[in-house]
Amino acid sequence: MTVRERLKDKKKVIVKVGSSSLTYEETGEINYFRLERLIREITDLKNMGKDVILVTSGAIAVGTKTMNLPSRPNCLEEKQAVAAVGQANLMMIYQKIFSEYNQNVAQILITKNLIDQPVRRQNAQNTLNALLKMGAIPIVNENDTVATEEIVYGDNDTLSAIVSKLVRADLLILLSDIDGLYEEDPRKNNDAKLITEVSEITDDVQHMAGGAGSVVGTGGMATKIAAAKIATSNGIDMVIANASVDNVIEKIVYGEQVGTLFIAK
Ligand SMILES: Nc1ncnc2c1ncn2[C@@H]1O[C@H](COP(=O)(O)OP(=O)(O)O)[C@@H](O)[C@H]1O
Ligand SMILES: N[C@@H](CCC(=O)OP(=O)(O)O)C(=O)O
Repeated sequence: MTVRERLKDKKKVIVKVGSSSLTYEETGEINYFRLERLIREITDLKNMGKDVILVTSGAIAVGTKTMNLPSRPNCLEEKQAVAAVGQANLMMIYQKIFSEYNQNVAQILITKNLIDQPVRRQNAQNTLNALLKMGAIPIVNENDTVATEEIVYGDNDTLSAIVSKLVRADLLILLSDIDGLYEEDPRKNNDAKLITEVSEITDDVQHMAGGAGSVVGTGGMATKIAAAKIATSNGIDMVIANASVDNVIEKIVYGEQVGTLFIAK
């Protein structure tokens, strides 16, 4: 069995979607085509008998539009404020569309540092496991009101790896606006080549990863590599793929060669 083929047997799957995949780069408005396809694919994973958790960014991007601001705010408290508006909006949209597919969703707002706090960690773990047992789809984001560190570094990628570790997931999928890890940021070098498989996160791999590529994205490839380190060292395979590829999630869980696969240790 090839490493890709073993992705067919994954039972607990975490899907993380970045702000750049949920909004149009030109206007900052919500990309409903993308969102609807994502929701349909996640529902299908559940229908296949898998447990799924969605980690979503986009609160700041959506809140910026809702409040009619010309651009993403620079100051921290304004970012937190628009995140609070955008988070409510995002959940309303997720709930509406998921309900069309008869799915119940739950909002989970957590912070990365919960990993160092045994009681909070246990509570988060219990809640997530109970939701999966009930058949609901947990939708996770950072609690931007209390966790300023995350907004500054924009690190929902690491958060999704922490969630994967927390629930002992089998597979983490990071959906972005890029096909995967390239030898160099393709926005800077058109000729950069896509890497399809990474079995060891060496210094060379880390040096390939640059920052965010769009105005709404934060963290770029660097935080995705940080996520891959957490996931793979905890026995979780991770794939970075482009959210704009048709049926991208289905392709990944059927073992097709899409994106970059980081192989679990
Ligand atoms: N080596 C690399 N390979 C691919 N993308 C890279 C690389 N280095 C930097 N990037 C940038 O990372 C971006 C994706 O990260 P980010 O903007 O944070 O998106 P998201 O909102 O999906 O988290 C890409 O658009 C790309 O410009
Ligand atoms: N909690 C923030 C997360 C920001 C963030 O990590 O963004 P991204 O790089 O698009 O995953 C939000 O929802 O806007």
